[in-house]
Amino acid sequence: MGSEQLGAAGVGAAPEGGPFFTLAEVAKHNSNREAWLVIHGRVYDVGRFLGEHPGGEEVLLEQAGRDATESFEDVGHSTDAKEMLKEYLIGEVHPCDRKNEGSKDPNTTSSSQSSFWSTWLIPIFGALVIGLMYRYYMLDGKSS
Ligand code: HEM
Repeated sequence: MGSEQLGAAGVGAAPEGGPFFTLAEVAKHNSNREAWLVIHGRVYDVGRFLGEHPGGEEVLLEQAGRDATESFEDVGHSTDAKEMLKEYLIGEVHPCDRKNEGSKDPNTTSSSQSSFWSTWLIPIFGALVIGLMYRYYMLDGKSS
């Protein structure tokens, strides 16, 4: 499964824009031999790591075929562990599926920022219009 090639390429083998996998494809690989998981939008084949994982193979198999970002982060893995991830990297989650991942993605910060502005700008603008109309009618009433 191209793992030899990745091994030879070494630690810097992050395939930028590399092979993309849909979440459905990842989900198919949840057996003892081929356990794929998604961490931070990247796809890892941890099949050959199962027996070596200090946290045991069970937890990995539990997450196999799924997005394991939350469980991986919850454990508070060391920087060494995060470095090790690169050895098992096989590709990235297809951009179409990444949107579905939703709220955890840093991309959503910009959209939540824009919704922040729309939720505040609309009432502020409305208040301004009401204020101006009020002034206009009050002055109008006084002058006549
Ligand atoms: C390719 C992915 C992973 C790698 C490379 C990895 C690596 C490691 C390493 C090196 C450790 C030793 C402690 C440390 O250095 O932080 C560890 C511990 C552990 N890992 Fe993972 N891990 C992976 C995925 C996961 C996942 C998905 C879970 C899901 C719950 C998990 C749960 C644990 C647990 C429970 C421990 C034991 C923590 C402890 O004894 O304090 N790991 N892992």
